[in-house]
Amino acid sequence: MPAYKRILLKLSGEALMGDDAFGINRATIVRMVREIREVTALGVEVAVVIGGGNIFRGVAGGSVGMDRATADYMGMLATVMNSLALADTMRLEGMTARVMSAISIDQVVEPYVRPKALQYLEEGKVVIFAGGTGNPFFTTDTAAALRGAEVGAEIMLKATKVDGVYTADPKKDPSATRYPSLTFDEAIIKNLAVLDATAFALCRDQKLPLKVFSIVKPGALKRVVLGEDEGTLVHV
Ligand SMILES: Nc1ncnc2c1ncn2[C@@H]1O[C@H](COP(=O)(O)OP(=O)(O)OP(=O)(O)O)[C@@H](O)[C@H]1O
Ligand SMILES: O=c1ccn([C@@H]2O[C@H](COP(=O)(O)O)[C@@H](O)[C@H]2O)c(=O)[nH]1
Repeated sequence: MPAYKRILLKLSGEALMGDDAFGINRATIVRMVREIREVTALGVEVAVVIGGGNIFRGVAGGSVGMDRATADYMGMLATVMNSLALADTMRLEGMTARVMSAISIDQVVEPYVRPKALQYLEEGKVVIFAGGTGNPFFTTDTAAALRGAEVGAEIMLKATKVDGVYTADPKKDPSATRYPSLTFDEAIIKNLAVLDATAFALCRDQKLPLKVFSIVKPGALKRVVLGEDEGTLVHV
């Protein structure tokens, strides 16, 4: 029995690379999609936001002298590419997905219209929100919190390369330990960078709980959805 009726799943763009240096690794995206399919088969309504870190991040452009807003628009376009790849992989795996973008590219993808997104979710279609928030200086974590709150998701699930929230970045500090749970205020005060502060604050203010877990660990998404002990819960 799933613990949630509707979820907002934030998928790491960077994790899409698998063992490659850039872009979308075929086996990795297929594996991610099959994990999502298992959850939809439980009757859970799934909305997805996918990052763009496997292609481009605005901060990288900014650091080499690019105009930051321009670089951020490039990052948002990267999330559109990942969203299209994800929806197409879902199609190949027998699922029905709709991509809705926060930035208009009408020939390629339909625009984000909230009532339409709600309709798709009620029909059991997976909705993939592309283009982040549509604004520079934000991240797809914030887009996920925003869309999660808008569509009334019961929880935001951040599927990333680490298996939870740690006392410090575990990729840089091997002595860091994992929290089983913590509050949004603790995460913000301690500056825990697994999510940006804007996203943490939006989840907190909208009372949208957050679970951080590993996208690399097989079956972790299903265990989270079944309410089993997996990852780190961040709550009000
Ligand atoms: N306190 C912390 N606990 C856990 N991870 C942390 C912490 N601080 C920093 N991190 C880092 O945050 C990363 C996850 O967030 P990040 O936004 O960089 O990636 P993502 O969301 O998975 O990728 P993308 O932006 O491409 O979607 C982890 O891989 C980890 O190295
Ligand atoms: O609302 C948003 C969302 C994203 N961006 C830009 O896109 C890239 C990729 O997103 P990640 O969350 O880092 O995966 C991000 O670095 C920003 O440059 C944005 O500007 N606004």
